[in-house]
Amino acid sequence: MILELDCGNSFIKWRVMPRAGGGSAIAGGVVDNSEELIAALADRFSEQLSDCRLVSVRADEETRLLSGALSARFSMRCRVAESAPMLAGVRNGYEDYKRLGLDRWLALVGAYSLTHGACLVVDLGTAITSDFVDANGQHLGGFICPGMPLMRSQLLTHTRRIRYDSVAAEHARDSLVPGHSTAEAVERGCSLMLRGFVNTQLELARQQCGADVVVFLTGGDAAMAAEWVPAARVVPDLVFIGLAIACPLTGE
Ligand SMILES: Nc1ncnc2c1ncn2[C@@H]1O[C@H](COP(=O)(O)OP(=O)(O)O)[C@@H](O)[C@H]1O
Ligand SMILES: CC(C)(COP(=O)(O)O)[C@@H](O)C(=O)NCCC(=O)O
Ligand SMILES: [K+]
Repeated sequence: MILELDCGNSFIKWRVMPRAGGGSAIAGGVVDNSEELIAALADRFSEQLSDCRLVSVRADEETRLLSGALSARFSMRCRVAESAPMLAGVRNGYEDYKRLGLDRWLALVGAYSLTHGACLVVDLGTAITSDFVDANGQHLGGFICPGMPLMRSQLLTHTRRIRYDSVAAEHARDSLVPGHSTAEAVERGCSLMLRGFVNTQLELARQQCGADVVVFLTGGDAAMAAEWVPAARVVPDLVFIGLAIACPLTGE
């Protein structure tokens, strides 16, 4: 069995796949840190994992420690995805290709592998990122802005009176009419910022890549954005699709 990991700034997404080259996931989850990950895996998979592949946007040292701990605990090989100027028909558009976040790169490669045509990828996690690729696989660049968790926490950190609990936040998200409480005002305000961003990306994508551009949404807050872009494809495992392309194992 193969362990796949997507280590974002907030969470580690993991899944266990039956073998190289496909099938559906046997198990998966979201954890905060490597200790939780090892605990989640140790119960069910302690003898069965042969390989691991992972992508990380965390510090190199943290990524090294994680892959070392996993290889040691489960006696498996661990491959870590690296930057590349070109992969599977996609050409990295950054001035310095190594600077493009690896999660962005792999999601883009994953999206292009599904369409072989122009795409826009919006990844809504700690940060929200967008990336454009044209029909020839040329990455046209992208944008980075704060995601929902960062928008909320900036308001909380830098004001004295913006305070509300998670239950109020949950209720506030039921609608987008002007808020009548702090929770509604903040949650709906941030949602509208997000909606404005996503709609602008869509317009830009049509200008840059043509009307046929396929829009992909991924990341923890993708479902929110899906409401506003009915034509978009919500693909939660887009980074994993790219990861399998970047780190093929024997038999793939
Ligand atoms: N079940 C969930 N667990 C954790 N976060 C979730 C969940 N559903 C939605 N989210 C949202 O997704 C965000 C994290 O998205 P994610 O793509 O995992 O971020 P990152 O890749 O930066 O770690 C959270 O801050 C939260 O807003
Ligand atoms: C933009 C990001 C912080 C997004 O990370 P995430 O929200 O997925 O945790 C990450 O892709 C990153 O660290 N990128 C490097 C900078 C860049 O892409 O230009
Ligand atoms: K992201």
